[in-house]
Amino acid sequence: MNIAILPDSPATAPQMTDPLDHLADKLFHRMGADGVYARTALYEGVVEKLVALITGHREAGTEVMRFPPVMSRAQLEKSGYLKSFPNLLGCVCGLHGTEREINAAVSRFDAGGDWTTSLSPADLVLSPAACYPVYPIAASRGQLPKGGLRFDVAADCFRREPSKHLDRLQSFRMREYVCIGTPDDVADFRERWMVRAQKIATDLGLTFRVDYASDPFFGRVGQMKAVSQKQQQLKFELLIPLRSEEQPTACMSFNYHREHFGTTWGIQDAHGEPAHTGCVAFGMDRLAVAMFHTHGTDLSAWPARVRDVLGLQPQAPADAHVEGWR
Ligand SMILES: Nc1ncnc2c1ncn2[C@@H]1O[C@H](COP(=O)(O)OP(=O)(O)OP(=O)(O)O)[C@@H](O)[C@H]1O
Ligand SMILES: [Zn+2]
Repeated sequence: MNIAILPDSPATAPQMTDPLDHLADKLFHRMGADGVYARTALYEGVVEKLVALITGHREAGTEVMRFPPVMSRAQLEKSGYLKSFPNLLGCVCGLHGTEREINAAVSRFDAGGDWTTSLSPADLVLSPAACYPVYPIAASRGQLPKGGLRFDVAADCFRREPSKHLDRLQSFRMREYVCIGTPDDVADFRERWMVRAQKIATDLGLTFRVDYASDPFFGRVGQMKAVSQKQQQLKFELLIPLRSEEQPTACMSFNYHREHFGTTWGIQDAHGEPAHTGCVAFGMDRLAVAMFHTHGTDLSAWPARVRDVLGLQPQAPADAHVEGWR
């Protein structure tokens, strides 16, 4: 039989798809903007199990705080965010004028015009990382005790980096353990968490490697900051090859900020020196996507030891007639 092979026309050429795209329909509902998704029960169930797993590894003496998705603009400015990532920041704005001015903006919209020209910035930004609000709170408590302080924080985070890739969201959840103390306190903390995090990833059946990394600093000066950050090994990432081995996805990061936040907020360690800080950040949405990419979207087919680690109900044997098994 002869089969005619036609050259690809734009209409028939295969669409370049991303390796994660096949997960979209099972995990998310589109919400009309790239990188912003409603989550299905299947997806959210796994996020909840991952949250519980990470909680189970919390060190004794760690104080828990949960933050809203917004934080003080003044605090973020003071933290130096605009010097490093101004391009990623989302700022809350509103219609702050008189009744007349606000009505005029709405009327402009009703007439098909642009109401947004009347917006002005509020005193809030969308939190770009979970740990920023914890440093001023720690500072308000005075000099650190011996051994420093440890916190467990989480927030819905926003970064203005729209993408069609399911592992690069604009709105995503970040969980962090934070240490504030002497350089040794922070170094030990980061060491411990780099070991523990790899155990968590192994238990989850994920393929990964840990490598030193840099933050996506903005602009040309930013490139120099990134080189220096790598040279000083201030940031490590746990990378999972979701898309390819060459371009793996950072699902956790282990960060050492040196005395940056200690100096900024006037936090003194037990010796009266500026406190050093570090954090381990878990990208909860990236971890969940990694789980589905690795093990598939049928939870009942996930390896038994992974289901066990996550506390998913054991599978009923095919011939079991035990009521209540799910
Ligand atoms: N756009 C995003 N979508 C989903 N998760 C993210 C995103 N940006 C960061 N994260 C998660 O939050 C964690 C902590 O953030 P961190 O600032 O260390 O990431 P990052 O170095 O900026 O990541 P990347 O280099 O991929 O942009 C990351 O390890 C990742 O798991
Ligand atoms: Zn942090």
